[in-house]
Amino acid sequence: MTSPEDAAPREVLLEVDQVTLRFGGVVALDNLSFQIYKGEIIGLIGPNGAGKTTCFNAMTGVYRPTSGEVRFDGEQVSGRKPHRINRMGIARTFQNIRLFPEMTALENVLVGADSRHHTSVIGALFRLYRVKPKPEELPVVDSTNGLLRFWQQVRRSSAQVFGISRHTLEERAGERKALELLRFVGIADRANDLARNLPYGYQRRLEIARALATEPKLLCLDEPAAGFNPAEKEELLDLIRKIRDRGFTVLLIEHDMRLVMGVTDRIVVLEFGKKIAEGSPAEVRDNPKVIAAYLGEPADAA
Ligand SMILES: Nc1ncnc2c1ncn2[C@@H]1O[C@H](COP(=O)(O)OP(=O)(O)OP(=O)(O)O)[C@@H](O)[C@H]1O
Repeated sequence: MTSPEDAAPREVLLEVDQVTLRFGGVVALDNLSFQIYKGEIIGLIGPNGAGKTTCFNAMTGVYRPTSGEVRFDGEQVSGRKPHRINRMGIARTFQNIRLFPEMTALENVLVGADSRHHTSVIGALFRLYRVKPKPEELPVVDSTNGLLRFWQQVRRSSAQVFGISRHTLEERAGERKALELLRFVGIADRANDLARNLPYGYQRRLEIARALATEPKLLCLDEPAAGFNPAEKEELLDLIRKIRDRGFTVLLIEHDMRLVMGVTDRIVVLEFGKKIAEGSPAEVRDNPKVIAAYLGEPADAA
């Protein structure tokens, strides 16, 4: 729709369709329309108060548009509860980090992964559903201590004979996945530390890992580089690219123009709740309206 070089049809993942959102007299979003395509990294930028966070909130169910609608994967999002929207495949991080401070990094990610578990509460309580485990799911026998090794052997044999409950298998798979995600975002060395004790940069990465644990189709990052130094920002850029290369679609709200320009495929620019530009980073950077919005100058002076 915007980049002339895009000849191949792209699959729309999310559509913001003529969304207006008012807070009393304030028009935070004004007849806003844009699309997010599968597999892209799209940036949503604009000066302070432009409506970026409100747009995020309309997409993730925090606010219901006054008019217009948001569609995700062909289904209407507007009006659904945030956890339902999360289940549809939209995950987000927050401008102000929101972790469970008294849980470990691993546990924080497990909370995200939990939303994907399938066993019922009753099944989990009674651990009724026992299934034959695959060889790699059997308890390991690796201790060099004779007594401990014997115990491990007993557990392994019992799992072979009686099977393992589906719930336990899911728990173990969840833990493996959570650890792998911590490794992916680069903080596995602190997996067992309480979230509140992690350095700031780790906490930001942990938020991303937790969002990824819900296996989203769209990951929305709200100013993920806030408070980062240039080296940390550079590392974050690499991480965002890695996330896209894994097949996720990424929406990025960011104040740091350099960061946005360096990582996005396409950018939507808001000012006073309206879309004033949309296109590749180069197109947006050279757009007089964008320059004016950021510099506070009239468009024809840029
Ligand atoms: N809950 C609310 N109640 C009333 N007005 C609000 C509310 N949330 C946002 N606004 C107003 O809506 C407009 C858009 O705000 P929003 O936070 O979405 O902008 P933003 O682009 O995310 O800004 P920033 O970059 O400063 O985070 C602003 O005028 C803001 O004051």
